[in-house]
Amino acid sequence: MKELQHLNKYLLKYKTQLLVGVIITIAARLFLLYTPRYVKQIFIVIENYSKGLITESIFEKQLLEAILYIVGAAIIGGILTFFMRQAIINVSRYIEFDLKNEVYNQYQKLSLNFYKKNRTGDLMNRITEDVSRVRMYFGPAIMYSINTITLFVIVIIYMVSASPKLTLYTIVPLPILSVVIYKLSKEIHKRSTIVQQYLSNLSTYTQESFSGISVIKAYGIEPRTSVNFKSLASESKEKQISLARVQAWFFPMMILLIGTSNLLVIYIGGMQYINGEIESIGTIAEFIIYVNMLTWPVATVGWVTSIVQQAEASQKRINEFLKLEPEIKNTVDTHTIIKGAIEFKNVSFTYDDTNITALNNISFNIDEGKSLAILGKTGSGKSTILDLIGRLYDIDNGEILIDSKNINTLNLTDLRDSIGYVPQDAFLFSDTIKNNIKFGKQDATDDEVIEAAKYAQVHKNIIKFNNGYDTKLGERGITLSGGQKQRVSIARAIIKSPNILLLDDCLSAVDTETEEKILKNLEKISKGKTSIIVSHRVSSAKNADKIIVLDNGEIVQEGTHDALINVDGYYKHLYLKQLSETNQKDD
Ligand SMILES: Nc1ncnc2c1ncn2[C@@H]1O[C@H](COP(=O)(O)OP(=O)(O)OP(=O)(O)O)[C@@H](O)[C@H]1O
Repeated sequence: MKELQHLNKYLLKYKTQLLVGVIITIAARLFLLYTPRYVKQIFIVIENYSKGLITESIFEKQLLEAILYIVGAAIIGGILTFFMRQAIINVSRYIEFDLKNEVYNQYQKLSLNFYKKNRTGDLMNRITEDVSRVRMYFGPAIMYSINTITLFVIVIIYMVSASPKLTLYTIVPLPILSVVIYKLSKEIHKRSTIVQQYLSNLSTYTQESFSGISVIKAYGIEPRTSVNFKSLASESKEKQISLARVQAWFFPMMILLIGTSNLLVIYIGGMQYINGEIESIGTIAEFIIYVNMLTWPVATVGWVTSIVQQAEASQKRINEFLKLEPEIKNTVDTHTIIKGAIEFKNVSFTYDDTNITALNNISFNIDEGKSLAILGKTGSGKSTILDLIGRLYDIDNGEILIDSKNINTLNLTDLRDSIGYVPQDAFLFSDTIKNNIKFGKQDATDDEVIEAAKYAQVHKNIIKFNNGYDTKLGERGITLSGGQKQRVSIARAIIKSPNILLLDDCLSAVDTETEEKILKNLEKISKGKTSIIVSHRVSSAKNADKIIVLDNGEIVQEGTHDALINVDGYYKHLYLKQLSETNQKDD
């Protein structure tokens, strides 16, 4: 139960509703317990009438009275049972909602490394499956426990007062029932976890196949994927059948044990009646109802134990993430105004997971409002520099200064607010084009959206779609071309009007003519703002105030375009190569 202690704060938060739920639960049970007593009463009335001890009119009156009590108690008990479920199950849903939000907020705080170390499927499972299992602890587990305790205490008192001997014999099979149900529930849980695992494999495979359907069709490998699907589906079926086999035992076991208890009541009760140890045959009827009333709660003891164990295991998994301290922390409460001067001083950085040293002792600076272009072979560390400026990772050695202040001493939210970042792989959400652009500035007007799109040279493409800016993107919407995606992603950064603009090879999928236009626009709108552009093309870099060339995490060249084309090296080579390619195209 140690792990579940984390949830005590929620129990406290909803204590009033829970208390009301508990009181209603107890009241509901009390009313339902009227039935067996009045059934016994009916038997006594019938016995008295058949022995001639009461007149017909008294018989009818007493009979009617007992029936009315039974009906009335059943109605009130039923209504209270309804409110019992409403109260307790609702609380469990509130807690589920709170816990989901707590986990989600924690996920958001954790740094990129966390996401690399953990699979997305696992993160999703903890926030959905595990939280649902924990909810079962609050809802059904609490409700059935109170139910069982109340019923047990009252029923046993009633039973002992009617016949202690009969009570003993009738409750003997109940603990056996409890243990059997517990074992069955555990086995069912074990097998259903395996079934979930296989179902998840199946859905991952199906999802991937459909996402990559164009590759599958182009390579003509539909038969192969069908065979794989069939084999996964067949494994999943086997696991389902194995689960169903255990589940099938559940009710027969219950019926067997209830039957045994009933037989014991009839046999022992019958003997006692013959021996005159119990006053009326009605006591046997009363006991039979008690036994049937007790069976389900007793069975739930086993079930609830297994629910609590599952909830504990799930909460343990949730706690593992909740207890994680975010690697990148905002330690500053005061606001920082970011102007945009950037300096790297002997910075080295190694990725934790791959142990790759992406940057090795690099130093450079950009004055506020100036532009920098970073070139270099693939894997040379260009994107890493941009990630470090956004403090997505903390560095191992050296110092990064923004406006001459160590990056770690700046308010993280202010730092990120001042950055407009266009990543290498443009990511667009399944939403309208307009909302995707407004992502950079929530309160942007339609005119601002259009203006940003015009600067990013994508406006003309957007207005050609039937729904224009309201065109939906994503799985059930339109698919944009690579270049269109990049430009929408640029518009998203432009609309933010950031003091630091980071462009990570985001013009690779647009033609050189459009590239030229976008660069001109960017130059215009980023006047006085710091910008860094990562590229493989000299055309994107040539107008920058400074150009650096990276190789293997080190700066191998630094200077302006004019300076660099006059020295032998990577930049000049690239320039000449791309120049001759352009000339060939023009010929
Ligand atoms: N998130 C990451 N986790 C682990 N290693 C990484 C990560 N990102 C990059 N690397 C490694 O760090 C090195 C530098 O990568 P980086 O993405 O900075 O290069 P790049 O110059 O931007 O490459 P490209 O031009 O292909 O985009 C590479 O060897 C890469 O494999």
